[in-house]
Amino acid sequence: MDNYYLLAAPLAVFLYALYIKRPAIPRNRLPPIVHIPPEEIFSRPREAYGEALAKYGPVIGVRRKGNLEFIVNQEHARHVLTCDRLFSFEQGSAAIMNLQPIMALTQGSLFRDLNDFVREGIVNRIDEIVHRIWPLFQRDGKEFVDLAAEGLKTSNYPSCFNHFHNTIAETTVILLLGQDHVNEENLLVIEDVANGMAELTGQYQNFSIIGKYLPILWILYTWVKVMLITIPFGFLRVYGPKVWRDINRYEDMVRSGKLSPKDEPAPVLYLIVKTYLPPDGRRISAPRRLYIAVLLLCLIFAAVHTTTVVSQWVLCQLAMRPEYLAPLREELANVLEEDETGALRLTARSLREARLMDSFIREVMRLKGDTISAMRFTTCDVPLGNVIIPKGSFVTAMSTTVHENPDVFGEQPREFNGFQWAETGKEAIMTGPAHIVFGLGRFACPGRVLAVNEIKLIVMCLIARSTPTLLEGKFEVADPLNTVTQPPKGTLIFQPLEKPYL
Ligand code: HEM
Repeated sequence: MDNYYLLAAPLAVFLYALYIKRPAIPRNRLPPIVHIPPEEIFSRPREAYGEALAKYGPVIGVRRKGNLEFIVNQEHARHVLTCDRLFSFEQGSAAIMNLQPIMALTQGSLFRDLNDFVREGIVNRIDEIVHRIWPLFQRDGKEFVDLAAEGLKTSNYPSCFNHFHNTIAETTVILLLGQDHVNEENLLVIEDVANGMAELTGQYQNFSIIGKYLPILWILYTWVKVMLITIPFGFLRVYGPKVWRDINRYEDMVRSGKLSPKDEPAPVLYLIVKTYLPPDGRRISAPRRLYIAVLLLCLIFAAVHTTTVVSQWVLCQLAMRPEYLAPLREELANVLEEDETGALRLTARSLREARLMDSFIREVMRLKGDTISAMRFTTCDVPLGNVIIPKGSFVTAMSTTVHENPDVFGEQPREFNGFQWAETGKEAIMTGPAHIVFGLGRFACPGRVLAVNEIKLIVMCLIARSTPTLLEGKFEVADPLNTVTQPPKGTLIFQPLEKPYL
């Protein structure tokens, strides 16, 4: 063979690979990889993971939906969720929600931007927002109890989930885009988008055989369906032209320099335009406008679905525990305020003062059985206790071990004590090492203030007018692996009060 030099290039690549190869983690330092059969993971995750953690130690590796995930118990949960340098929120969340292509296109800024816009555009204005959205909840609460009364006569009970999914969809459109985007067709598209994004991010994956056992095929299918059909032919077709015109209008407003802060338009879209307006007088570019559409889609998904789901958990628990109704109604009567016409209403202050309701919501969230929710991704080989988790691994905290930790919650950690948080002053929005429903750390859910206020509005508007019960006195957990975005399965029935509070 004359052409020895042809071997030089592959040899050089091989030697370079050897040179940069990381030293391997000794086998005895890797976390134990535990085989849990998929049926166990999908049907009884809390027990299956819980038993494996108890048997093999605080960090285990388990394969699920084609990925190897490292699960940690309460000992390491805080470190994993808060140390973003070692455990990346952005990479973990993008991967678990099948959003890597969007992250790649946005150079990783997606979650930070979402966080900033929610904080600035929603959380900082929560009092004014509650004032603006109250009439919607008042209207829909009344409408729903009237429908429920009709349902009692025919045994055709209206869906509480669907009704308030619409209310939250409408609220979200108003907050993000403004009142003039609200009409029936637009709201239907928001529902579709929220459901489509839920599909895209794997929320229904556990219900599908393909989703469970051929996850790649499922991801491909949902991407094509949502990204090529629902979003372009739904969201972009219906909202696109008007949002485009709104962006132009808002650009002109910002440039005119004539608006005082109090006259600025309230929608979050205005804030986004203000942030991205090029300083050199050009219009916001088309790719940037597309990115704005992505931000809006993510916010719609984050804001609509989960909040409605949690409101249903709260109502189901309340229906199962009627002894909580009297003190909650007494509190409701105390916190109602009168508006300028003398009509009773709930304000941001009323909601803040509704401590028993707040505590009840926190307790429902703690005990609803979340298993795997907040995901992280290791940025290097990370020592954790006696083991080392390799770089590039998914790591998540097992929420049940955190929320039912006997060291924190005593001998009976699963005992429901709905008003305990009112005594300790821990509000439903407060995250902590023993409360990770909204995640933890720098990336903990920025929308939780809005979410808890909306849940209170739904529940308080309903119990002010009716008593919730459950058909056959029970509900079931629809998807035990996903209690965050799947409502409980059960039929809520509402018996109107003779003397409503509102
Ligand atoms: C009860 C309702 C909600 C629950 C249970 C919930 C839960 C969560 C969780 C667990 C995370 C991940 C945090 C982590 O990994 O540490 C998250 C992130 C996020 N949530 Fe929520 N959320 C809710 C409502 C909302 C609402 C109403 C909004 C918007 C107004 C929102 C916006 C977001 C955003 C933008 C992120 C990404 C985090 C970031 O960019 O920093 N969420 N949420």
